[in-house]
Formats: sequence, C-alpha cells, structure tokens
Amino acid sequence: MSTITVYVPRDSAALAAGADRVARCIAKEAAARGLMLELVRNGSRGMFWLEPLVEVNTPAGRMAYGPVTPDDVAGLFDAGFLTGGRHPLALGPTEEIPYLKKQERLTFSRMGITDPVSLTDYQAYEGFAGLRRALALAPEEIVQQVLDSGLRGRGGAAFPAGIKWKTVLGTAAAQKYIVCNADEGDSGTFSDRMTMEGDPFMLIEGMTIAGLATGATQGYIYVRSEYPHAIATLNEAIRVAEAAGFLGDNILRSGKRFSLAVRKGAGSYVCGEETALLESLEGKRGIVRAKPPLPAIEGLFGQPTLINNVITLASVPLILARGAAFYRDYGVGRSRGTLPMQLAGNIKYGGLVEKAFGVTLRELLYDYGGGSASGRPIKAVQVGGPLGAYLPESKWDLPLDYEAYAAVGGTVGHGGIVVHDDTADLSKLARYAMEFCALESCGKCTPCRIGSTRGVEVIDKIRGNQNRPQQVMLLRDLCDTMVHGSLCAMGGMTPFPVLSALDHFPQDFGIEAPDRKAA
Ligand SMILES: Cc1cc2nc3c(=O)[nH]c(=O)nc-3n(C[C@H](O)[C@H](O)[C@H](O)COP(=O)(O)O)c2cc1C
Ligand code: SF4
Repeated sequence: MSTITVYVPRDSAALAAGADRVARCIAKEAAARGLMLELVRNGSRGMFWLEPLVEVNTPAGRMAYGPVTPDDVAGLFDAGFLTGGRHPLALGPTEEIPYLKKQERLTFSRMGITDPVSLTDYQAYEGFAGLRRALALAPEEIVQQVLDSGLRGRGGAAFPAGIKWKTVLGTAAAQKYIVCNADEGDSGTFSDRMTMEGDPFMLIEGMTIAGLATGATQGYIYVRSEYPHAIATLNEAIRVAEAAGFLGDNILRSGKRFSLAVRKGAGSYVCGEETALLESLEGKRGIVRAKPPLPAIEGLFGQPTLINNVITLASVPLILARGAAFYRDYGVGRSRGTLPMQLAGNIKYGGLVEKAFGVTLRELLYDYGGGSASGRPIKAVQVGGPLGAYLPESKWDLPLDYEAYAAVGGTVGHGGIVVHDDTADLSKLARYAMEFCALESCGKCTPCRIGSTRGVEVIDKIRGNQNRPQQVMLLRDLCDTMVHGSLCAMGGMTPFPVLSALDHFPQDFGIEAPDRKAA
C-alpha cells in the first residue's frame, strides 16, 4: 500500500481546509480506481502553498509535489504519480509533474520538495553551487554574470540588478552593506514569504554572493513583523549555515567573510520604500529620503548599500550556478527570466505560479486560476500591488512584460494579481487607493500627504454626484500633481489605480462616456 501525506498548513484554517479538500479528492479518485492508499495528515514545515502540497511515500521513495488543486488529482493518477506502481518522479525532475509542467520553476524549483532548513536537502538540489562558483570568480566577474542575465529588481521598480551591484562594487568604503527588502507589503503578494519559509538558504546564498560581488561583509534582512514564521525560519537557517561554514568569517575556507542578521519591521507600508527602510533599520521613523545620494553610494549608516528584494537576491544562485545565458533564455524583450506571480482575491485557485515573462494575464486567470471564485465574470484585475492599475479585459492578452505594461499605464510590480468580479464598484476601489495613500503616506511631501486626503474627498463628491464633471476634472488635476510632484512612488503611483478605474470603468463613477482625458 502507498501512503499519501497531505501537508496541512499550520497557520491558516482556510489553507488547512484546502488541504483536506485535496485529500478527499485523492481518496475518492483512488477508490474509484480500486487503489489502496493511506492518507496521513502532516503539519507543514514552513512550506506554505496557497493550494496544498501533497507528498507520496511509495515503496520506491518519497515523492512530493505541489501546489495541487482538485482538478489536478485525476491527472496525477493518469500520469502514474499516485499509483505507487510507477515512480518516475521519486524526487526527480519536476517537469514530469502535470501541474508543475505548465510552470517554469526556476526560483521555486526546490520548494515543497526539500526540507527548508536541511542543508543536505538544499545541496542535493543544486544548493550552494552558485556560491561555490562565485568564490572562484573575481567580484567584477560575478557582477558581469548578473548584468548578462538581464535580471531586474523584483521589488517593484524593475531596475537592472547588475547596474546597482556595479555601483556598489565601484564605490570605495571600509564598510558596505547588503540589505534584503522583505517588507512585502503589496496586496495579494506572498512570494517573498514563501521563499523565506520554504527555501531560506536560497536567499542566504544570494545575499552571500552579493557580498562577495560588492565587497559588503554585513547583510540585513528586513522582514515585516507580520511574518513570524519567516523570521523564525530565517534565524534557524542562518544558524545552520553559520555552523556549516557557509556564513561567517571564513566562508568555505576561502578567507572571505559575510555575516547576516534579521531585523523586524513595525507594520508600515512605506518602510518597504528603500530609503524609508534604511531609516527604519537605523532605528529611526520610516520617512523617505530624498535621492541623490543613491543608497548604493550612501545608504545604511551613510555607507554604500545594495538593497534588493527577496526574489531578486534569491534568483542569483541559479544564475551563477547555471550561467547568465541560461537565465536570460527565459522571458521576452527586456524582461528576462521568470516571475513568481501570485494569484489572489476573487480567484478559484489562488496561489503562486512561476512563469517566464511573456505569459498573459488571461492564461494566469483561467488556465491557472480557474476563473473567479464566485463563478461570476471577472471585471477588473489589479496587477502590481496597491499602486498598480486596474486592468479591464481588453488588456488581459498583453504579454507580461515590464515595458508592455508601462505602455498601458500599468505596472508588473512584485507580481501580485488581485482579481475582482463584476460586483466590484471601481469608484469604491479608487477611493480606497487614495485612502490607503493617506493612511500610509510618510508625510514628507505635500502632493502625497495632502493630495491623497483631498483625493478621498473629491471621489466622495463624484460618487455623491456633487458637481460631477468639475470634480472629475479636479481629480485628474490632483492626480497630475501627485504623479509629477511626489518624492517617491507612494504618492507618484497612487494615481495609477485611481485613473485606470476612472478611464476603464467610467460608469462606476456615474460618467456615461469617457471624459476629456480618457477620450
Ligand atoms: C511605498 C513603497 C513600498 C515599497 N515596498 C516594497 C516592498 O515591500 N518590498 C520591496 O522589495 N520593494 C518595495 N518597494 C520598492 C523599493 O523601494 C526598492 O525599489 C526595492 O527594494 C529595490 O529592490 P529591487 O531592485 O530588487 O526590486 C517599495 C517602494 C515604494 C515606493
Ligand atoms: S510620496 Fe508620500 S510616502 Fe513618498 S515621500 Fe512623499 S509623502 Fe512620503
């Protein structure tokens, strides 16, 4: 008899219910096929799929795959993964798994397969191969690999990672820092969290390589306080890596050093903005700093500092291990590699889908997400967090690509995708965007601090039909001022969701036809 272990996430009743749902599907499907399977529930250890992970213990060994949706279960049986009789996977290549086949998992290839804090598991799956290669290269050669890979920052601004690395390398200083931005505040995003909880060594390895490349010897991971499991897992992984010589004063006896520490945020969205984050790391209130100077030149405690998002840094080990060309081969245009996209909101199968750039929103919404959870038509999709535009159906066939999205007033951001069905009122969502900005604004500049508060009032007047045409013009002027006058993207991009709602869904504002600017 084969045993199927269903991982039941330990911190979410909703996820646990999902795991049970899949377990029941497996049991039903097995019974229909006359197979004997024993289901064992198991608390998951740091692997938090939005859809449950299933592990199969067969006479041939342990097999794990995920996330799995009920619709996949029959396919898994058909492919022979759940029979206990054929074991093509047996911890082998994930390409053979029907659900994963549709994805292109580079950053998330180990997740769900390895024990997050087992160095043995990590190394059995290419772990630390990138670091070993980096130790044999000169700093300039490591930076060149990152430049050649085409990797761009995954935190939101999509700035080429290699250029930032080169700036820090080229800035002389006695002390430099690597800071990992793990504040992950965008709505509907969780890829950073899954990385830190599911494969923390990958981030540790990426940061250590960044240290070797730039000359930084100290790194900090700034994690939002709402992620206690990530903080605990990272601390454990850092301890294990230090004890085994992957971190510390003499990395793998190379004579090179790099140390890491975790710092906890305090619940502020704007502390995800890199300069506010630095203020917070220095123990001050999280207020945005004017640039220049760039953090790469004068960052933490006034020293050259490389700040990258979790996924940016976690992408580096593979780039070093397999070479820049391997990574660059994925993607379209100037958007190279893969992006772990996160499906959330009113979607049937929420979860993380890693695909090369170029995939369309329609594919993500229907092939992976299975359409809306409510069963109603999807009306608007917000891509790129709370500062991202609301995209109507006419934009869902665009290839996911930084430039293509920018051309329609959108943003790819951190890959968060929040779905709304046809019951959504976009004027309410536009109001929420302004309100969010008013609540989270650091207050340093007027267009954002005052503009967001006035923005809520103006939208209220539009919704209340008070001088509607004039108020719509006022809202557009206000958005103009925020876009061009704000010091950072908090105030500068809040108009994206507001104007996209107004332009694409004028009827929700009581406007029959597109007004002057949308026309
Ligand atoms: C209001 C605001 C919030 C942000 N929040 C985050 C965040 O939570 N995580 C993140 O990586 N970047 C965030 N960013 C972007 C960072 O300022 C910065 O661009 C990023 O950390 C750079 O890393 P990357 O080049 O690897 O993307 C935010 C920016 C703004 C304006
Ligand atoms: S745009 Fe907003 S968050 Fe950014 S500096 Fe100005 S007030 Fe602060």
